[in-house]
Amino acid sequence: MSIQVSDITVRFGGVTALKDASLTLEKGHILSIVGPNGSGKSTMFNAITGMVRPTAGTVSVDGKRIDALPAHRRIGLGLARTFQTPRFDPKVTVAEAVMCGFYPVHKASICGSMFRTPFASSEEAKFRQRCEEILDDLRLSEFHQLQMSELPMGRVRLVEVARAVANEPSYILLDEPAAGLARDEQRMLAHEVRRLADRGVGVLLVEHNFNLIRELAEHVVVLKEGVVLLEGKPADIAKDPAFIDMYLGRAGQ
Ligand SMILES: Nc1ncnc2c1ncn2[C@@H]1O[C@H](COP(=O)(O)OP(=O)(O)OP(=O)(O)O)[C@@H](O)[C@H]1O
Repeated sequence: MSIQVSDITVRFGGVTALKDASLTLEKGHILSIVGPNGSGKSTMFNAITGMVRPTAGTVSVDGKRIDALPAHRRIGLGLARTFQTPRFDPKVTVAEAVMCGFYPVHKASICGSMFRTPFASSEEAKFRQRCEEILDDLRLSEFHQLQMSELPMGRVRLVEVARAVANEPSYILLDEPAAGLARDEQRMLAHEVRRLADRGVGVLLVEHNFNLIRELAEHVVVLKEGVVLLEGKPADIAKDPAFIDMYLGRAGQ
């Protein structure tokens, strides 16, 4: 069971954001994508989640081609993601923001919810209970009644992770989740990401913090100018001269 990206190319006008790029994310594993700004990391996320269409190549989930499916159908197949810049209505509370994560998979009809049928009410009670558990796991319980605008950015990122987790995804794509987090928040996030993988969720992580990558990821894909430059275990990547050169800005010299 895996997400399989095979030889995708994505172009924006004259810019080639990805060129023949491939990766495989197995369920229960953590794969990290690294690369300098503009190397195509977010485009890879967008191609998997359906926000951009590759001009060539294929994307499959558990053996099923998904590259022609719209984004909302991919959520139904068990994909969830976070964004580099979380987007929330500033007026919603933390609990409401997480509750939003349940709705793409909820089974009750709109009429059932409006008229509060027993099925819709018991489903909502289940969501509330699960929401409390998720907030507790991410140590957000004490903030649950605060409006999103009242939270510091580090916590906003954790709420975004909580919302993505609410959907009980099979695969979760985290776009720089640790940016702006204090060290203890990073530790909590790392713990939660590890727990997700231990429960069988496949985690795709875009992250600049290589210490966090070393701690979490089993496999790293290095992108440079839209091309997969290297891939392997974090410890091997960290020693690779091409990787070191790229990060010291000497690549290609
Ligand atoms: N919607 C778009 N329209 C035009 N060009 C785009 C678009 N999205 C991305 N690009 C270009 O594609 C290339 C890859 O961008 P992408 O955002 O995927 O890189 P990234 O590795 O995620 O960068 P960063 O680390 O800065 O987020 C860049 O040259 C970027 O300018």
